[in-house]
Amino acid sequence: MVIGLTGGIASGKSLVADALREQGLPVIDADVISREVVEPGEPALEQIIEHFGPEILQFDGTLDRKKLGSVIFNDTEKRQVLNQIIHPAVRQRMMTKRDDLVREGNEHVVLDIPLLLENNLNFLVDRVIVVYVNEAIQKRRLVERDGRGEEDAAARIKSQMPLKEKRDLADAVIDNSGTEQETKTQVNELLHQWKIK
Ligand SMILES: CC(C)(COP(=O)(O)OP(=O)(O)OC[C@H]1O[C@@H](n2cnc3c(N)ncnc32)[C@H](O)[C@@H]1O)[C@@H](O)C(=O)NCCC(=O)NCCS
Ligand SMILES: Nc1ncnc2c1ncn2[C@@H]1O[C@H](COP(=O)(O)OP(=O)(O)OP(=O)(O)O)[C@@H](O)[C@H]1O
Repeated sequence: MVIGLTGGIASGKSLVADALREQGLPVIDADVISREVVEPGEPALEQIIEHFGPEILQFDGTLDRKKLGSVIFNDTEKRQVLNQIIHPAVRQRMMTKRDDLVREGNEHVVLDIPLLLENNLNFLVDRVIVVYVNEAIQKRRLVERDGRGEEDAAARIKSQMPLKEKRDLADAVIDNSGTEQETKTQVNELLHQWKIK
């Protein structure tokens, strides 16, 4: 079974991904792959320079993620331009990794994709888990984790489908409003219910 793990920014996907790994399931992380595809020499980085200008690089030639983030989370059109450059490369690499893991004999594989529902990627997976928290908790945890302030956090949250809507599209919802242990317990119960563990 291919399980899609999604949620919103700072809703707790990494926590749930760790819980799934602890249960022996391999997890492919779209955020990690989206960093790989913009490394120096990658075609996606060349395209980013074409569209956003060479000032989007740091002195060492790597992508200035802070600068690009402050552009795309405040401008829908520029975000779409970036998405059109990065997402096909990420999708391609995720599918290759998924196929490798299946070929190696893994019965279940998890794809951790923050924008799975925004980008209609349900066809890549058999079931969807949404990690849910309400917007107040989401914003508080994001501000605390990234330290970029309330305004930045609000812009990032607004750039995604509201978690309330994602919840309605899930096969299973993990509520991450409580303690980390409570969340891990829900994950273990779900794996049991789905007869994976
Ligand atoms: C703009 C970038 C350089 C900012 O980098 P930064 O290190 O600050 O953030 P990071 O990549 O760790 O992403 C953190 C979270 O932001 C959210 N996010 C990232 N990109 C987007 C996007 N295009 N639209 C909506 N939310 C996004 C996701 O929830 C993600 O988990 C980076 O987010 C990026 O390259 N985004 C485009 C690729 C993308 O869509 N990634 C997300 C899933 S593939
Ligand atoms: N149950 C919890 N109780 C308290 N803090 C939590 C809980 N779950 C997650 N956090 C904290 O909230 C922040 C966001 O969690 P996490 O990084 O797992 O979210 P994410 O969905 O993976 O985020 P992103 O989409 O940005 O990668 C982290 O700082 C994490 O330590």
